[in-house]
Amino acid sequence: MSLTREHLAQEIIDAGRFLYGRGWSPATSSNYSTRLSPSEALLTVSGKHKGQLGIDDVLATDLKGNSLEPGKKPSAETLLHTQLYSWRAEIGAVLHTHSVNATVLSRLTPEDFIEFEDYELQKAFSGISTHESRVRVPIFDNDQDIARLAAKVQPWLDAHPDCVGYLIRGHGLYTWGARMSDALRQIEAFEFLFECELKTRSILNR
Ligand SMILES: CSCCC(=O)C(=O)COP(=O)(O)O
Ligand SMILES: [Zn+2]
Repeated sequence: MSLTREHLAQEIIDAGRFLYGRGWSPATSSNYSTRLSPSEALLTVSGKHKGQLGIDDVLATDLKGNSLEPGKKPSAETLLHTQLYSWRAEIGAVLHTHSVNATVLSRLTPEDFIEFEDYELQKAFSGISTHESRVRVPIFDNDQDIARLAAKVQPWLDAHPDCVGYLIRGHGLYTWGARMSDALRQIEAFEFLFECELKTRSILNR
């Protein structure tokens, strides 16, 4: 059964309240979306306070990132959402957050990825059923040109169909799921793992 636009909009509003409340979407940062149809997404309007979203703070776009609602400006990062919906038909929700831990960890890491291994919580990611797995999270350098950034992300996605999320250096996290609840679970898992990684690095001084 497909969800109504009203229900999907409410999922975005609720996600914003939760993510802002956890401190992962401060100062109008972040953007969220759900799939509206095979060829359309419902996405946050640019520049809104994500803890105070209302029913008018979302809009429909096509999968090229064009607004389907004149007068409403879609997120500056719309293309990073729509490329994911085009990439995998089963993706139903995409979340982008700006937590302190994602920002610091991505800045501290000179490599173009981080890898999680032997954490039980890796099983919170879709497709992972054991701690004996490796979750590689690519880190892309930040870029104000979102089309150029999306063009750098696409080859990674194509080469890694099991990718569960990625970081943009000094900027934030993108993750997704079949439903909003799946994307939210992955955000929580990432945040837990980022914190473990930072604590481990500070104890080991690396
Ligand atoms: C103040 S955060 C800068 C823009 C950004 O990175 C972001 O996530 C929010 O952009 P949007 O256009 O979606 O509001
Ligand atoms: Zn952002």
